[in-house]
Amino acid sequence: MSEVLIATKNPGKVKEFEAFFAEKDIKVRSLLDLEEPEDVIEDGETFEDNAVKKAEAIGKAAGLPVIADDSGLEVDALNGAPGVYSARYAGKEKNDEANNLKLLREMEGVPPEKRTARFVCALAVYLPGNRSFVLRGTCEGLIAEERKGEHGFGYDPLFYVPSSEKMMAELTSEEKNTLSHRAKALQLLEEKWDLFTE
Ligand SMILES: O=P(O)(O)OP(=O)(O)OP(=O)(O)OC[C@H]1O[C@@H](n2cnc3c(O)ncnc32)[C@H](O)[C@@H]1O
Ligand SMILES: [Mg+2]
Repeated sequence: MSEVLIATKNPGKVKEFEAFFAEKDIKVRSLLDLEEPEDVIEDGETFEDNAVKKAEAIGKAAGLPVIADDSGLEVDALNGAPGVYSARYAGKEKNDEANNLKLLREMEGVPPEKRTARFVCALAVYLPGNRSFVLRGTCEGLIAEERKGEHGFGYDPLFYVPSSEKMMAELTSEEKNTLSHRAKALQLLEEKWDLFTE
């Protein structure tokens, strides 16, 4: 396999997939490269449902192997919110800045020991003629009281990674790609790699 289509329009995700597949000499394309990609409505109740929905809709239309990523942040003090609504937490239009500010507001007054959270990534793989499969990676951390760091995307400036003693947005992309929820799901995918490339 020399090329894989990632069913995402998120440039931050695309960069992370490119880093993973570059090592395997596989070229990454995404919906950002297509002229009129199908718009898939993400109305599933779980990350897995949405990931499979994206992978199958795009994969069937393209007739190609496709990987889709549905991911987000689960905050314990908010009963798991924003969860599957992470991309549009502060409103319909995707806006990382507004989402971060809303999260800070919702977490006002929550003491440090109750600020536990995790990033979750469900990766669905669609192979033409086969059933899809889906894998999950998670990364545990804490929601900080202010934003810090310039790297990454989404909620990275508010997500403290205890093992690194840094915010996710302070890590280099190489560091993030060793420990993130997406990296962990990709490690599981690597274990299934033979199935994928057969
Ligand atoms: O659906 P696609 O086109 O892939 O792009 P999206 O941005 O809408 O992606 P999701 O539907 O999976 O929503 C995930 C949201 O969760 C957040 N998120 C996911 N992974 C993240 C990461 O590694 N770092 C920070 N925030 C992340 C971010 O706000 C994303 O917009
Ligand atoms: Mg989305």
